[in-house]
Amino acid sequence: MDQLRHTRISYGDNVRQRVSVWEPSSDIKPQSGGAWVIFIHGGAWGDPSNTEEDFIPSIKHVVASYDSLAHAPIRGFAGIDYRLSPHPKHPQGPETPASELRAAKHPDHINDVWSALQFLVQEYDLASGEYILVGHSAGATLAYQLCMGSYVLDGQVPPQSVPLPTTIIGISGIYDLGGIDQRHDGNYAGFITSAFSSDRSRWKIASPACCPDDRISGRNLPSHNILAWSPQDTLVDEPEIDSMVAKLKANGANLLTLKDLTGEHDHVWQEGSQVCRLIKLAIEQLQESP
Ligand SMILES: Nc1ccccc1C(=O)C[C@H](N)C(=O)O
Repeated sequence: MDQLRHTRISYGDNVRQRVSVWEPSSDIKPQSGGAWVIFIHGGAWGDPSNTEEDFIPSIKHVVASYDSLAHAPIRGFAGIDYRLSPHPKHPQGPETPASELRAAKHPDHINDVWSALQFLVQEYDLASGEYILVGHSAGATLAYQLCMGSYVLDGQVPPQSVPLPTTIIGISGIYDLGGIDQRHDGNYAGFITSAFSSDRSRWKIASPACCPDDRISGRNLPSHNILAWSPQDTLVDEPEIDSMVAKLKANGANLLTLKDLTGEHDHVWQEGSQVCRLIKLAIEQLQESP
């Protein structure tokens, strides 16, 4: 990490509306071009222990995989944090300042991701090159919600200046809110309701795997998609990845599906080497066909 300079910047008034950027330090001259690699953390839209710094173990592995970042086709790394919904295990008292409140309701989370990307376009010229977007769990939901445009923003139009990612890497993602809750005997309804309200028609609209095909058609999808999942994940089951594979295939997406991750749901980002492998794969794909 000593090859990287870390900056944390706010894009809104809430403490969670922030991005972290890790750029090669100025004594390293990275190749011109190269991709930004951007991470959206998970935590079921409400776990305050997940932050944009969940990306750090994976960044460390990526950096260690190159002799020097000067030889890496990477412009930098960024992690996006976003406003969270209430969590039953982390209640907040009436004295909580507004800036620290976790009271977000869909589409606040996805609006924040758009705002964070807009900020990166303005301040870091994200729009001039390629970017790989990595989402874990609820972060993968958010990544694919970008491809759904205004459909998942209650009709609001996303900022025109923000390009869609060249690649989305969805790791252990939640793609069908009603489906995953049903298969867990309604035990996920608590966190889904906290984030999306109790109106199940809103769950469906927010679910990338349930998106009408004319809203997620090929031209709205990234050039490359990598979906990955670990059979040892006890929180997100195999039908979740299968539902998104089916949606992407039905829409002609260029897709690589990997069900060979190992370890528990959160182990994957906590340890980071498997996320690193996926990022390196995405970089190889971009070098072969941008
Ligand atoms: N990603 C998930 C997927 C499915 C079920 C739960 C989660 C969670 O993240 C739980 C979270 N750690 C929590 O404490 O609420």
